[in-house]
Amino acid sequence: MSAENKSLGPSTAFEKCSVVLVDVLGTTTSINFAKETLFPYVVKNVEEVLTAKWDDEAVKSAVKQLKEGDDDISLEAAVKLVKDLTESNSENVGLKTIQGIVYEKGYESDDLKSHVFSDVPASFESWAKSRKVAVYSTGSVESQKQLFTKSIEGDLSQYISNYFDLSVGPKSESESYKKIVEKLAVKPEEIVFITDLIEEAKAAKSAGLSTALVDREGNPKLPEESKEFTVISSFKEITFENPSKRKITDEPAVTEVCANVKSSRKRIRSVGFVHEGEKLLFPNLRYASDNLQEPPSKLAKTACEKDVKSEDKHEESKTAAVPGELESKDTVEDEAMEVDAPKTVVNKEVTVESQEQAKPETNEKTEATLEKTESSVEDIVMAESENIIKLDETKTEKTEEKKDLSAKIEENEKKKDDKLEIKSDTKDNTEKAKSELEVLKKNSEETEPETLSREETIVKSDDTGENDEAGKSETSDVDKVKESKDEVKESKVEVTEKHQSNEELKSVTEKADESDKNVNVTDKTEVETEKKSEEIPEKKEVDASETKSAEHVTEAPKAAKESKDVTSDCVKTNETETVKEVVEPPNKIAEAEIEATSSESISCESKSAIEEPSPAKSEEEKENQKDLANKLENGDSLEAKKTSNGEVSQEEAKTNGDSQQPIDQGTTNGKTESTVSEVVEEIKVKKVEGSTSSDTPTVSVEV
Ligand SMILES: CSCCC(=O)C(=O)COP(=O)(O)O
Repeated sequence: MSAENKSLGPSTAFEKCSVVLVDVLGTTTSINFAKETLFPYVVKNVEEVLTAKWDDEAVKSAVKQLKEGDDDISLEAAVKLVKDLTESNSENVGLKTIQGIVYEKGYESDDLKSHVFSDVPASFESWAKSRKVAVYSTGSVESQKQLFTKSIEGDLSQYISNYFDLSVGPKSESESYKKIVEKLAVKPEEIVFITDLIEEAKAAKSAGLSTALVDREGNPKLPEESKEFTVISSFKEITFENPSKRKITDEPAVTEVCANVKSSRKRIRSVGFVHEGEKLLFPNLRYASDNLQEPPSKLAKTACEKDVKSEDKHEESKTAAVPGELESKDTVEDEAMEVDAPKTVVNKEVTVESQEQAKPETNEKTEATLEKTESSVEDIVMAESENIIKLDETKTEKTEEKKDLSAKIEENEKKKDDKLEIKSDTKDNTEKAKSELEVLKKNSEETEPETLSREETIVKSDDTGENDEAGKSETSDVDKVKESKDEVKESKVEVTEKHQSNEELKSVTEKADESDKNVNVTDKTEVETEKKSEEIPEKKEVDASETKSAEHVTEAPKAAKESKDVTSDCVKTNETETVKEVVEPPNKIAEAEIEATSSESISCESKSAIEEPSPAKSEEEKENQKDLANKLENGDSLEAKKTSNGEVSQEEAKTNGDSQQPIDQGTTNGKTESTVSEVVEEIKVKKVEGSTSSDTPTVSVEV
């Protein structure tokens, strides 16, 4: 084999071929195997075999064919003739039959193992999956079967469907190939004939077959004219296009991969390894079937890879089938040629036929299944999308409902707060009005002519002008005492205001609590109520800071109460004013009460003195009066005892023994230690003091 012929293209596609028809010697098997093994085996064993089978009809018929025209040939003559023709490599039909009978002895005794090139088994297996593999040889069909059954690569007969020998004619005649075409019932171009002899290739080509010249190791050099043929050095170079793959390659991912295959094929054509008119496409039903059982992406790659690497198909499935290959075995056997395929092959053909009929339906069903699956997936996706949209809508609705609820809650809270405020104010006003009414009632009940007479007495005393000087001095002293008392009254007012303020806060808190219980106020309202409740001690703390004594804090409301009690005993001279103040805010009401109390304090003291005389204390009271008179005479007034910063020491106040405590105690600089209760108590003392003078109930009268 020349180097020129060895440098062949990477692969050759026979896209339309459904049958691979192969020669034996020089194609599947080494020529040397025949020269060195088979033919010597015949020479050596022909005598024994013919002697043993001389009477067999098959032997008699073959012997007759050894020498035309000589019907009576002896055993010895026949043996010598067989040996001579074998050594001359005669293609005598009788000789090929007798050689086959001798080979049989050798294969059955395992004295013979046929040679096949290493690429033959895989190629046979691969081709047999999608098309027929047939043999056309000079050797008898029986010898062909024995050779492929007893090969060094194992039993390859399983891949072979048809055997043709010289019964169909010489291999160098085109008529022989036409007979094979008829027997295979396929179009001539659907058969690719692979041989090592250019004469055989020309005959096959003349019959319309596709051909390929094979340049094997040990073959004679191919002639120059062999360049007109596809020349291969291995069966691996034979590839087949998968028609159904083109359908799959309609998908983009597949097209890209297979484009490489096509470009490779074009390159082969461009270098002239493939000749026009010799290219045949093989329908690759195996790929079609396999591809439909796998995902498209994977199938595409697999299909293309298999096309390019046809040599790797040895391990693939053995269920091959080729359209148009449904020719029955009987049809082949009608010919004189020995085409007996092994039982396994026959069975395979039957199986192949069934598969051939079933495959289109399977493809359609699979495609339909795929379409259904795709539609199902689309339906699922649509359903999921709809569900997502519905969920979004539901969320939106819930969000809006939440907003509405929040707005309603806020409105309700505002309404509750407003109600609480209104109720608080209403209750405050109501209570105050009640207290004022009580005061008015008491005033109206307790108003007596005596009080008025006393005041009238005072007024008359002033108006008469009697004792002017004494009267003046007395008047100044009285004014001072009045001022002091007024200041004490103002202190009472402050204490009362504080007390009332605390009371108001308490009432507000209580109302808030009641409102909480009745109205089921929200947490926010409860918090506000708690805050209001907490404001009370804070308020007390403020009062305490003003009085600078914890004791004062606890006594302040008490003192205020006592002060108020005193006030309630007083006569209200201006009922109109009091009633008028009822409708005013609480603080003003308190002020009005204190004002009224202050203006009437003298009368109150006078009244107390008149109504509650205390003779037992007359002596002590007289002394107190004297001390007071002395103090007044000495100008030892409280005003004079005030320090530069306006404060009056507690010691001085006690030393004086005067009930008139500084009005600004606890309010100037915080150093005053007297309590409001003490002030009130001393006021009471003054009342007692006032009782000593029944005719002149005021302090001025005492003096
Ligand atoms: C296949 S029988 C043994 C080989 C043989 O005898 C022979 O004549 C093969 O010739 P082929 O035409 O197959 O080259």
